Amino acid sequence: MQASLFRPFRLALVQLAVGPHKAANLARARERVQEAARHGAQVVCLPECFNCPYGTQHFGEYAETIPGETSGVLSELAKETGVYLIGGSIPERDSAGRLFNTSIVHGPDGGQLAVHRKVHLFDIDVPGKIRFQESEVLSAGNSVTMFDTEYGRIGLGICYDIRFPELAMIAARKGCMAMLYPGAFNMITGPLHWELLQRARAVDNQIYVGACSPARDASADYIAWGHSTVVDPSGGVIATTEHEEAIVYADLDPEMMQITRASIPVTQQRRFDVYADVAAGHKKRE
Ligand SMILES: NC(=O)CCC(=O)C(=O)O
Repeated sequence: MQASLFRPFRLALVQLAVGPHKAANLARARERVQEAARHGAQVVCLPECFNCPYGTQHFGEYAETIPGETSGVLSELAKETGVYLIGGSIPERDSAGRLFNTSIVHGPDGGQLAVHRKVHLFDIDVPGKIRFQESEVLSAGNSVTMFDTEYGRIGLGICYDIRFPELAMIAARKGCMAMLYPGAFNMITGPLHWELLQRARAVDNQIYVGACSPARDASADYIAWGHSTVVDPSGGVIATTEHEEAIVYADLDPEMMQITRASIPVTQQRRFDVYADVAAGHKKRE
């Protein structure tokens, strides 16, 4: 499938300072999204867990249904500012009481365009450094998420999802010109892998990649790495920041993607006859 290419747009990643007060987080997100729109952003992304602190001990307390308070605020804000708004992520509670880490996307008319439930839960154990088990409280989503804008098709993952090249590869093959990842890497894996993974997903697929972190709060239980970043289809970092609250802007141009794909034509050279089924031999999870 050909990429759905339309026209250039300005992306803003809002590296938001997030604290324990939901109302304050929502109010701050509103101000920053308004600021990004005033600076010409047409697509705006908030970070993972933008309305509450990130941590398994917090998800239940802050969880909401969709529709709910936060999705209502996001819808109004998208409409008021006329942007496509990727609402970072929030802890979601479904009708069966299960919790998810969920991103909601609204269009400039305030309508809900997509909902992505984090597919790969952040379960790691690096001895002596970091242990985190989202699966102790969260359930995983089951789908590849994409949405269409007048600028082009965009794919969506949440944080740990970026470690799995398959999601981005499928989205790119279905015509996405960018993958966006609200995320909150930490002080151990952030310096090691945050930028590397974004550049890898970009260069693998010759698409834009943006990853949006909360600002760092050194007093939090989980300290976010920050460094929200945008990478272009050739793998180059075109916009980034340090760890304080900031808005990262980047102009995404579909022509840059076409030029990259024409110069190094891997999208035309894939050998699906050789690797027709990458899942062959994989044991299904219990
Ligand atoms: N919130 C997350 O999914 C964190 C992912 C992370 O830090 C990683 O190393 O992967």
